[in-house]
Amino acid sequence: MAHPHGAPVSELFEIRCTPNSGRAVFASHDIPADTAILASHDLAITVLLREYRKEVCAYCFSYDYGNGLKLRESSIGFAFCSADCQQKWREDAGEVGLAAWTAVEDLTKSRSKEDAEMQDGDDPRPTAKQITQAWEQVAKQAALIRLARQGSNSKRHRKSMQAALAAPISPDVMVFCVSGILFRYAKPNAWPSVLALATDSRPYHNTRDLVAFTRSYLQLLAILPEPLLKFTTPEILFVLSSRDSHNSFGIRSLEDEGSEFFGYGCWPGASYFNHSCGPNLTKNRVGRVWKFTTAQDIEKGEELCISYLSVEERKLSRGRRMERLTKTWGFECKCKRCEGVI
Ligand SMILES: C[S@@+](CC[C@H](N)C(=O)[O-])C[C@H]1O[C@@H](n2cnc3c(N)ncnc32)[C@H](O)[C@@H]1O
Repeated sequence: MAHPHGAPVSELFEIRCTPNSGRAVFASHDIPADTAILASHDLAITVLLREYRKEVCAYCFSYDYGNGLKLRESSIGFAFCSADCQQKWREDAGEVGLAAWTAVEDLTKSRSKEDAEMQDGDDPRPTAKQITQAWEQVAKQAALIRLARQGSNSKRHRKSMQAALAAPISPDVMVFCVSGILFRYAKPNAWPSVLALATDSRPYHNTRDLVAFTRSYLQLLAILPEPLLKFTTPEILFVLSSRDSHNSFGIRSLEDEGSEFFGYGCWPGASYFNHSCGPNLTKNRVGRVWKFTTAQDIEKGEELCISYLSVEERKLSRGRRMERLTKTWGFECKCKRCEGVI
């Protein structure tokens, strides 16, 4: 197997295919407990949920027990724990990023209540055919908006743009899309590391989720700075959802066993560890970095696994664990514990 683009390279482990659970990470040597095996710095896409934006630093995700952060930038709608984080965030975003976040904030700030309309329902995940149809349905309006952005004064083109902007908005979906579009724009050499990740061909939770994406697409076409428009396409937005779906890490509070869910992000280099209900690695987030450490002595050839479930969830019966993994992650767990090997 060719080494996947963006996958980590280490003396301690290698990445290989498994018969039933895609690619996985295997120890190349005996590794003692408490060995730091990987620090993943490559945050590619991130969403800080709107409700946490005043309390969680947009750069390092630090949180002060619900106290608002003092360094707020109302034009972009984010807050920071220090001038250093603010500066680093600004450097990362660049001029185009700043303009993009300002445009998104201008659109969203008076309309945040609409977020509630877009929450999860019980309807099934759209099929591949339904997904294709949904994107095809907005293609004509997208083309008209693009013409309006190119300076057309045609009433029809302008009206298409106004209609998109008047439609309900989904701020968290929009933030996800902008974060991914900016990554694609600013780091073209790292894009293959996103493409290389395990793919979910049905990444939208339900029809409303899919509609939130197609609407956000049209809205972003209407407001994003010109250099981003060629990356604002159904293809790129679908890649972002299809890769994020099976690879994102929750960004949670570090105290209180992570009870607060601030958002999520995609770190491609950290995305090759499979799940086990009895993991032999621990994972810890330190600011924007995920660190992986052996939780026990490991023998050469053993698979290195993290857990996608919380400590509490791991105490559940096999059936209940399977239910959670199938619902959230879309796979039937083949770990040693579920297969009765340990
Ligand atoms: C973050 S990726 C892990 C790397 C992935 N196997 C790959 O080839 O890129 C998560 C996906 O790996 C597979 N996977 C992870 N743990 C698994 C397990 N215990 N049993 C079966 N499949 C698993 C599932 O397809 C899941 O959606």
